Amino acid sequence: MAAQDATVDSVRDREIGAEQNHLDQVYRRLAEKIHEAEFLMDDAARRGQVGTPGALAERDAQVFRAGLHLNRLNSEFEDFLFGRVDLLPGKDGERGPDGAYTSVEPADDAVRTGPDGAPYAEIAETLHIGRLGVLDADYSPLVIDWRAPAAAPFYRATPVDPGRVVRRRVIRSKGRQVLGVEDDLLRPELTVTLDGAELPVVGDGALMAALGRARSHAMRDIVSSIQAEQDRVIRAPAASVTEVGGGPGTGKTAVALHRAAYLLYQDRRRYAGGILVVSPTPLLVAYTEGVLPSLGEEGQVAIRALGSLVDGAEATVYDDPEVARVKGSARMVKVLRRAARAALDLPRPAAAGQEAAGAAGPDPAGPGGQLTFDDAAGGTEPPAPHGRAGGPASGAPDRLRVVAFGSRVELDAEALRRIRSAVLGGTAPVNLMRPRARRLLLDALWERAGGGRRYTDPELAAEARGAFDEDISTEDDFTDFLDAWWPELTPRRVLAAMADERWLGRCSRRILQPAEARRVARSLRRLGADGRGPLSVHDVALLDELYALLGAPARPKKREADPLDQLTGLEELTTWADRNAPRRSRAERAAEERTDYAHVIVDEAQDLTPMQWRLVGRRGRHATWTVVGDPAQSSWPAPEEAAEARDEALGRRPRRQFTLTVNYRNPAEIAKPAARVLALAMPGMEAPEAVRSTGVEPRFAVAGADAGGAVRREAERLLGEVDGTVGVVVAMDRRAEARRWLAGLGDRVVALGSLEAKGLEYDGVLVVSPAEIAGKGAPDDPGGASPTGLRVLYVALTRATQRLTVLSGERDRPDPDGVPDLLRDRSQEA
Ligand SMILES: Nc1ncnc2c1ncn2[C@@H]1O[C@H](COP(=O)(O)OP(=O)(O)OP(=O)(O)O)[C@@H](O)[C@H]1O
Repeated sequence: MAAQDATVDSVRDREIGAEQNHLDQVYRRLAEKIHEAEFLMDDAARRGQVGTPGALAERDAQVFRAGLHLNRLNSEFEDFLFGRVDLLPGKDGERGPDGAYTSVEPADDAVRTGPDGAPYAEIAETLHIGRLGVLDADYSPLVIDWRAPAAAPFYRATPVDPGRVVRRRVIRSKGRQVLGVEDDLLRPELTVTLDGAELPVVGDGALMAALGRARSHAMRDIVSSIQAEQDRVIRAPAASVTEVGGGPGTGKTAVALHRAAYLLYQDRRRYAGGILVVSPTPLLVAYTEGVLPSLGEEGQVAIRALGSLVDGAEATVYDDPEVARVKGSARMVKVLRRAARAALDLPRPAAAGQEAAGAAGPDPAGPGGQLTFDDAAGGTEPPAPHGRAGGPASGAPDRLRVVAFGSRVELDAEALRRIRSAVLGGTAPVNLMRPRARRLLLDALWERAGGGRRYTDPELAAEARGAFDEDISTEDDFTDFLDAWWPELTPRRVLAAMADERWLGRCSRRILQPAEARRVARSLRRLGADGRGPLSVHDVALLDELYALLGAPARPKKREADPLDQLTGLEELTTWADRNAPRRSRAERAAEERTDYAHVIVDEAQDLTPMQWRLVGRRGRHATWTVVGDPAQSSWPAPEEAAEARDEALGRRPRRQFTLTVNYRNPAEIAKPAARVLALAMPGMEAPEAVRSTGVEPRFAVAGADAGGAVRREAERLLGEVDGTVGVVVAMDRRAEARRWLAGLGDRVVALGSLEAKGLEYDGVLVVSPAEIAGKGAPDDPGGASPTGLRVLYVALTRATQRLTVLSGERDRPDPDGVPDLLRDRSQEA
C-alpha cells in the first residue's frame, strides 16, 4: 500500500514538475512581451518629439495600445495558468488565430485498434488554458485565453460527449509556483500515449476542491471549474436577450460576470466600458466587485446596485413592504406624470419665492419694468398643491400684466390656464415645454394688445411682432414671471412635494387607494422640503422616472472626449484611463455614470419592481441583454405586473433561454430543508440538485427567553465550526438588534436583514426565526406566511456552503426536536 502511495506521489510530483516547466516558460515569454511593450512606449514618446499632427496621432495610438497591453501583462494574477487539455487529432488540419487546431471532432482514424484488439490513440495536441492568451516567439500557443474558442472543450467536454478531449487537467498555482494538478479522464476506455509514453492521470475532484474552499467576503472567479451548462451560457452569442434561470447556488451570478468578461474578449471595441451589471443591493456589489478584475477586466464593466443607478442619488434606507409595494408598482407612472405637471404650481422654494414677491411690484410702468405679475392664492388645473407648514396653496402667479403700445395688457387666470393646458397637452418633458409656453404667452399678449390689427402690411406686422417679442421677453420681470409660472423642476423637488398627503392624494386619485397614498406620502417625509434627505431604493426608481418626465436639468457631463477617441474610434481609451486613475469614490463614479449601455446584465432579475424595470430599461435602449434570476427567490409580490414591465424593457428582441440545474453552493443536507420551504412557497417548483454532501445535518435550536444570548451563542458555535465567514440572517426590523447581539465577535461574522442576504453566501449561516422572516404569525397578523415571505425565507436558508443553524422563537412553534413549523418534513403527513 505504502509503495503504491509512493508511486502515485512520484507521478504527481513529476506531473507538477512538467507543469512548472511550462509555467516558467510562460513567465519568460511574458517578460519578453513586457519588455517589448515598454520599448513601444519609449519609441512612441520619442516620436512625439517630431511634432507633426500625423506623428502625434500615431504616437497616441501606439501609447494607448502598448499601455493597455502592458497593463494586462503586469496584472498580478493568483493563478495565471489553470488548465490543460490533451486532444486527439482533429478532423481537418486547420488552425485558428490562437494557433490551435479548430476542429472539435476527432479525425476518423484518431482511434485505432491495437494488435490485442484494444482501442488506442495518440495525443496530437496539448493546450494550456489561462487568463490571457500568450503566443511563443514562433507563434505557437503557450497559453490559450479561457474565452477563446479553442478553450471551449476544456469546459464543455463530458465523458458522454468528449469530442477530442482525452484528459482535462486543472492546474493549481499561486503566483509563479505550481502547487497541484487534478485530472479528469474523458476517454477511460482508450489506451493513450503522449510522446510515446502512457498518459498519466492524477487525482480527481477539482470541482469539489473548489466548492469545499472556505469563503471570504469576496466572491471568487470560477474560471478553472466552469461547468458545461454554465459555459454554454457564458459563450452564448450576444445578440438579443439571453435569459438564465436556475435555483439558488447554480452559479447564475458567477456566470453573468464571466459572461461580461467573455463579451469583452469577443468584441472589445463594442463592449469596452459599455457593460452594465445591475445588482439588487450594495452588499452584493461589494461581494462581486473583485471577480472581473481577477479575470483581467478591471474598470471595463460598471457594477451598480439598483439604488445607485441614478446620478448623484444613493439609496440608504429601506421602505416597509407595504410602501415598497406601492412605490414599485407601475401605477406610479401615472401618479408621477400627474405630479410632474401639478408641480408647476408648487410654492417656490423660500429664497426664490421672496424674489418673486419682490418682483410683483404694483407699478406696471416703473423704470425699465413694463411687466409685473401677482402672486395669488388659488390653484389652476391640474390639482393644486398644498404648501406644507401652512405655506401658500399655490406658488404660481395667476395674472400677467404688461404695458404694450402704451396701454396695459393683461392675461388673467383663465387665459393662463388655457395656455398651460394647451402646452401640457404635448408629450415633451415638462421642463422642455417651457419654450413653447413662452411662445404661447407672447402670442396671447400680442393678440390682447391688438398687435395683429395694427398692421395691414404682413412684412411690417412681422417686424413689429419681432420687436414686441424681443422687448417683452428680454425683460427680467417677464423671465421672473416665467420662472414662477413655469418653473424649472427637479425630480427631487417633485418627489419631496409628494410628502404632502393631500397633494399626493389629488395626484393619485383613482390610481392609488387613499390609504396607499397616505403611506407613500408619509414615507417621503424623510426627504425634507428640499428633497435632499435619505432615499430608499424605490425612491431612486421614482426619481429616474421623474427625470424622464421632467427632462432632467442636464445630467453631469460625460468626460471630455479625448481627441484620440475620435481618431481611432476606440472607446477603450477612457477605460484605460480609468484603470490608471486613482480609485474614485462610489459617488464620483455614479456622477460619471453613463446612461446608455451596449450590454446590460441584470442579476436577481426576479426582484425588480415594474418601476425598476423602467429605470434599467432606460439604460439599455439599444443594448443586448443577459437577464438572470430565479422566480422562487422573488421578494416582489406582484410577479405578473413585473413581467409586463420586463417585457417592455426588453422590447421585442428575440430571447434565448437557459436553465442551470446544479446547486454548487449548498450541501445536500442543507438543500433538503430549504426545498421544504420552496414546496410551501411555490408548490411544484423543482429545487436544483445539490452536487455535494458534507454529512453534517443542519442544527435546530430554540431561543428561549434570552433571544440575544441565544443568537450570540449559536453564532459563536458556527465560528468555531467553519474557517470562513458566518452570516446571521434576521427579519428586516431586527437588524440593529442583531448587530448589537454580535458585537465584538470579529469580522468573520455579519448580521443581515433577510432582504440583504440576496445573492450572498457564507460558510456558516444562522437563520433566526423563520416565522419572523416569512412574516408568519405576527401578533397583529396571526395568519400564515405569504408566498413572498416564504420566498424570502427560502433565500435565507440557501446561503450556507457548509453549516446551517436554524434558531426558533415562540412564533416558530418548534417541535420537540426544535424544528420550526415552516421547516417540518410533511412528506410523511400525506
Ligand atoms: N463551476 C463552478 N465551479 C466552482 N464554483 C462554482 C461553480 N459554479 C458556481 N460556483 C460557486 O457556487 C456558489 C454559488 O454561485 P452563485 O452565487 O453564482 O449562484 P447563484 O445562482 O447566483 O445563487 P443565488 O440565486 O442564490 O444568488 C458561488 O460560490 C460560486 O463561486
